[in-house]
Amino acid sequence: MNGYKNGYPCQTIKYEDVQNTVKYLRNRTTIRPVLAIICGSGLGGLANTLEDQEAFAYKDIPNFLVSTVPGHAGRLVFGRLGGKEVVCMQGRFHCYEGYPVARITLSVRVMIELGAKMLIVTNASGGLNSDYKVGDLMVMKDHINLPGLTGINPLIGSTDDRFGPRFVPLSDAYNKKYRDLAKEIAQELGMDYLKEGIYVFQSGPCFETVTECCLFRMLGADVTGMSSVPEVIVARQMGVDVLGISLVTNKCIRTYDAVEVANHEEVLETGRMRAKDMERFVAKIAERVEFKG
Ligand SMILES: O=P(O)(O)O[C@@H]1C[C@H](O)[C@@H](CO)O1
Ligand code: HPA
Repeated sequence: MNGYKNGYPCQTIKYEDVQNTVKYLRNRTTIRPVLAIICGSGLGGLANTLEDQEAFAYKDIPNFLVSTVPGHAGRLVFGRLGGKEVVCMQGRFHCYEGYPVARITLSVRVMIELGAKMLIVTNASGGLNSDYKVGDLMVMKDHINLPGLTGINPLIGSTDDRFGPRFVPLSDAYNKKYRDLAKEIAQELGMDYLKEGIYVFQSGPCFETVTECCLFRMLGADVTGMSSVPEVIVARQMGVDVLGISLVTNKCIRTYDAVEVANHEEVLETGRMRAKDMERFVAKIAERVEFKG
């Protein structure tokens, strides 16, 4: 089913398309990833740290979209991190780029069909919790899917059992074992700026109004962002465990007479500032995670 549903762009992802993309990539790389990583705004430097890199521009990969956002390089990078074979999206796709939500998650399905047993999503976010500072990292404990509540969900459309069930539980969306591991590693690395909290997903591309920020905070969210949740939903449908790490790149404006405003440059700048810490952190996580079977 392609076209519009409830006024939103809608596209059903074909299992065969995913398999064709998997085949294309398998024929061109010897890396067999067990871990998939998605780099958020300004956090793509992580992909450059992989050993034995083999990279593909999104524009050359069948069925992939192209990245249109500064800070999202648009490359799928295979390699080794922390002794494990991994695949890394150096840049992601967002709903606000005009892509149907199911379409922006095709790459997640591909990475899982390639063999990934765990997904690490990283993202940039605006801090709502007044205890959070710019440069803090937050392990995602849960999310609020605002667009999902009004019909923007990557699982809307006809279903294919080969991807997993239609009715996906999300009460365990963010794996407790991985959250605990991340906190343990942060402590070992002396990262006293690691928090754990709730991410609220809004479609973007506008930054929030003051009243929206107040509403999100009332709902219990600690940070707000424009991505990750569709990717997490698809990974959970396919039975893959998720760890989410959000970098607080700016503080959300919560007073009506503030002179400063949010902007993408600041987001990228904070990403650059925390790049090395983030790389060290994710590499340690990659080294220490264990997979069954
Ligand atoms: O891809 P992420 O979620 O890290 O990017 C955030 C949300 C918007 O794309 C952008 C706003 O500056 O950064
Ligand atoms: N709001 C939404 N998304 C974001 C923000 C923000 O303040 N910062 C980075 N991504």
